[in-house]
Parts: sequence; structure tokens; C-alpha cells
Amino acid sequence: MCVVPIVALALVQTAGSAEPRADGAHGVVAASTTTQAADPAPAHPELRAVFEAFGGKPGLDALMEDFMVLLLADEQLNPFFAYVDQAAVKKHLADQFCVILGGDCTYTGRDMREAHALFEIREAEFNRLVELLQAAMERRGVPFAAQNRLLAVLAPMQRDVVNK
Ligand code: HEM
Repeated sequence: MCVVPIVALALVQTAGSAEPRADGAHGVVAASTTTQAADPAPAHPELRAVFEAFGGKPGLDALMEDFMVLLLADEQLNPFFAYVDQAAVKKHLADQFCVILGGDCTYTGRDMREAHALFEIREAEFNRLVELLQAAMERRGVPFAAQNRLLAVLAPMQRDVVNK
């Protein structure tokens, strides 16, 4: 199987701002090293053809069924997924991928940093999850080029998911 390299992107730094603060305090907010969580479902309307190649929303729902089976059967990743609300994870993943691929869906889950904050996730586990996603896409007959277009937009999320 061809493993697509996952590109780690530089962290985004919040810039200094003269806007009023959300907490009601006034004055210039100093530049901070705090990082902002990235949009968990950045829409890519140009990927609409990729969305179709996945079989639209029904295809994504079916993909997540297969993906969860693989995650739970995997020795390395089972401990992460065995005790969570698997139905919610599948739904949120399908909605998230749908939005990302330009589909007409709404993502109602948490941002990526928050959703994964209770877990210690290493790069090796991120890479394993990507392998299993590739296996699930392969099983569903998603064309290789479409697989890679999706993986390319998921890759930058590594910085919000990997926290160990
Ligand atoms: C690009 C990679 C990833 C994406 C796009 C992603 C996306 C998501 C989404 C959308 C949710 C649902 C959030 C919610 O319900 O509010 C979720 C939950 C979860 N993810 Fe990830 N994830 C990624 C990588 C990983 C990795 C590498 C692991 C661990 C090895 C992991 C473990 C989990 C677990 C355990 C949950 C359930 C959290 C809970 O219910 O408290 N994820 N993920």
C-alpha cells in the first residue's frame, strides 16, 4: 500500500490585536504565543468532485462504519476508541469530511484540539489512523486520487491532534 506522507505544518501564532477583548477589558492585547485551534472543518468547494467520488454523504457514512470496525480491531488504536461514543464519532467524522469536501452538511462536533485533549496521541498513532483510513477507503473502492486529495487536507490537522 502506498503511504502518503503527512506534512507537519508550523504552528499558527496569534498576532497582537487592538480589538476590544472578548472579556470586556480594553486596550491593546499583546502578541501571545498561545495558539489558536484551526477550523475543524475548513470547506473546500473545489473538492466537490472528490465528495462525489466518495459516494456523497451516504458514501461517507458507510466509510465511517468500515473505519470504526478497523479502528476497534486494531491493537494500537482500540484503546482510544473502545470506550467512547462510537456513534457520535462516526457521525461527526462523516459530517466533518462532508463539509471539508464541499458537501452540504454541518459539522457540530468539537474543534480538533478539544476533541482529542483527553488523550495522549503520538505521531505514530496518527500515522496508524491514517493507514486504517486508507484501508477503509480502499475497501470501499474510493479512487486513489480522491483518497489522496482528502488526506492532503487532513494532514495539517496533525498539529491539533498530536499532543504527546
Ligand atoms: C486527521 C486526523 C483526525 C481527524 C480528522 C479526527 C477527527 C475527529 C472527530 C471529528 C471527532 C469527533 C469529535 C466530537 O465528537 O466532538 C474525533 C473524536 C475522537 N478522535 Fe479523532 N481525529 C483524527 C485523529 C485521531 C487520532 C490519531 C486519534 C487517536 C489515535 C483520535 C482519537 C479520537 C477519539 C478517541 C475520539 C473520541 C473523543 C471523545 O468522544 O471524547 N483521533 N476525531
